[in-house]
Amino acid sequence: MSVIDGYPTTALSTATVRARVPIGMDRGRPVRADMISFEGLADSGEHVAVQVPAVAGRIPLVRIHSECLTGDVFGSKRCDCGPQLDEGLDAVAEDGGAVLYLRQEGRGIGLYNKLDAYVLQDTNVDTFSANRMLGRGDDERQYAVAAQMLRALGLERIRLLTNNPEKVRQLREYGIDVVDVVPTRVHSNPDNERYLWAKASLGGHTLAVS
Ligand SMILES: Nc1nc2c(ncn2[C@@H]2O[C@H](COP(=O)(O)OP(=O)(O)OP(=O)(O)O)[C@@H](O)[C@H]2O)c(=O)[nH]1
Ligand SMILES: [Zn+2]
Repeated sequence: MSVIDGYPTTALSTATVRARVPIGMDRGRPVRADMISFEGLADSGEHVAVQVPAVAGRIPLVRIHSECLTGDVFGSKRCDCGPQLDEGLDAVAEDGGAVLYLRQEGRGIGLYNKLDAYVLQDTNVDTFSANRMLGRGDDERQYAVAAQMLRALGLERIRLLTNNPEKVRQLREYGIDVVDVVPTRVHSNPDNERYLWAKASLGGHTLAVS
């Protein structure tokens, strides 16, 4: 039996769809998509999914995106989250599947702590050391809720869009059949080069950056 963060992976409870709301998604063309909320998730976050109907002959594509207010909403160039979210929505609109939007701001430490970490990073501290200087873990995310959401959506056999091997490992531990891992593109700019370098060199991400 596997254990993640002290909980046996077999003890994962069942979550259900609470509301399924059609949204008019425009990815350069109209795309049928639903925004979905859930009951019974393993933590109290208001995690949501955007689901696009399956495409015949294709295994659904899933992107698990962790909230990043600065990048996703305000277009911050300090990270690669905004372009990754865009890429995920485009890819899922094309192939069918879902984007899970997990409320795990700042790799789980929250927005204010992430902003504190940014202040430290401006004194030449890398993204992971900055978390530790704040008394937090390098990465406090875990993906039990993602597995629950995928089951509730009927997406138990998927392709996963990510460069983060930990997402793949945990989903498989929770019984999701990840048949293929599709890398995201490298969205680099002069402001996020050190961040991407740290993810690849210190965070174990499979990112082709030097
Ligand atoms: N603590 C902290 N969090 C950050 C920082 N920059 C971005 N984040 C958060 O990191 C999360 C995104 O994680 P990433 O490590 O970029 O990517 P990932 O989701 O693990 O991996 P991919 O699936 O390959 O994109 C979001 O929750 C962001 O808010 C930072 O400097 N410090
Ligand atoms: Zn970000």
